[in-house]
Amino acid sequence: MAHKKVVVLAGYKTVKQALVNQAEDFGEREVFPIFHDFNKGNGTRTGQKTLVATGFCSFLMNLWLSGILFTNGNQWREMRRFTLGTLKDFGMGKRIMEEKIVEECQYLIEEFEQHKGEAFDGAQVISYAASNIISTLMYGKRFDYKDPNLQAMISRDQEIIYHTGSPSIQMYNIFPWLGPFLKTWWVIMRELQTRAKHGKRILTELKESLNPGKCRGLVDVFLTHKKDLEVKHFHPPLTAETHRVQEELSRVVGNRQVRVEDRKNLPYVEAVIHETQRLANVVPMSLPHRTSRDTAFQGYFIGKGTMVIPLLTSVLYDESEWATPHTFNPAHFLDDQGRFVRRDAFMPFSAGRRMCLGEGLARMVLFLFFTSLLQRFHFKPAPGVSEDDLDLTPVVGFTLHPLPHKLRATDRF
Ligand code: HEM
Repeated sequence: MAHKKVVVLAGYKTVKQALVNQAEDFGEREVFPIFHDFNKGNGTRTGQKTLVATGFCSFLMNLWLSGILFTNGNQWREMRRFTLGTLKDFGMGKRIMEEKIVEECQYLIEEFEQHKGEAFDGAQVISYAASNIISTLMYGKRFDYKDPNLQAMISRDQEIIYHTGSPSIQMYNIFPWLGPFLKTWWVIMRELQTRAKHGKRILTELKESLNPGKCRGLVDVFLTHKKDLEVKHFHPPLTAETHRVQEELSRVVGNRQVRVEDRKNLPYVEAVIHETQRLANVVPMSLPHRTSRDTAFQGYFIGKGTMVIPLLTSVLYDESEWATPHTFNPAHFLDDQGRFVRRDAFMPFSAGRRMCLGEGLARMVLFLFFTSLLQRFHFKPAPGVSEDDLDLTPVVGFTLHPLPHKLRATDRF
């Protein structure tokens, strides 16, 4: 990239060898200028600041996570350990978290019901619901879907993520002096500023109402310990698959609320969710890594500090791993007895020491949202649109997400 050497890792075996077998060598994060702007330099270039900084001044999840996502060294290690430990205390992957997600499913179902079978765009409300799970974890409170603060927060984040992947920001990452001449850069800076202001306001409110005897969420843990410190979108499965999912749900669960412990008895549902995530390929290039020292890799010498891009697309669509890499095929995750099988090349959360920290939570949310909606509703395209007309071409930003489209949700019962 311009004057910088970049190594692109392609295919399951190569990505796994680097991220898992040589995890230490390939485990640093490359911080692009635009990511540096997200962090406002917090520990990313100098690596020596304490953990209080932008990540925690704004409570918003993205900014918090930017204290992990875009940092290295001690700051990253401490933040990752603190966040993982606290998320576990708050029930990530456990029953308490499940209760919160199930509660959110009910709000989501109510929202879908209000459209009484008329076509509507459900993507935004699913984003609100997913964001509410994070808000509940962060400070023990959800937002009403009509709350303008929630709506503004989500559309701001979506805009930032979208523009971060734009060609002009790629140019900025190569030639940072270009920033002030680029309209997109100004758009991102303005959105980041608004977001930081909004985050500060909420943090102040949380500080003022802090009760050390009653912990509301992760932010309270941070405040009381005085520590220095996106959903998701589905490529809609096809009709036959949807029927089979609904048949399995009816047979195994019936009308009661689906629970995480049902997962093991729902192999087809599991296969469909995994296959959807594989094909959706939400973070196609993962996040950039960097070598932490001089490294020998597959007969090549890679110098310390070289940018490394683990191409997750090439793993999720690897022709030597998947029977039909480019088509939706739940059989990728089923054996000949119809039992669910894990596949090592299923890597949407990446692998190794920088692997997604929120995997457990994200998987729980995907499972409960997906099953609760499919259990309750039949989904059809808007009137006059056939399933074949639905365009699955993704909108390309820093992540991939579906084009806006309307669906009708009609009650199954
Ligand atoms: C379907 C949803 C999600 C997907 C597909 C996803 C995917 C990813 C990927 C590909 C990475 C880069 C890993 C690497 O650099 O090798 C990542 C990093 C990360 N994710 Fe996620 N993620 C999801 C949801 C979440 C959630 C809900 C959280 C928060 C609870 C989260 C927190 C993080 C953090 C903190 C990192 C940075 C880890 C580090 O640098 O040490 N993610 N994620």
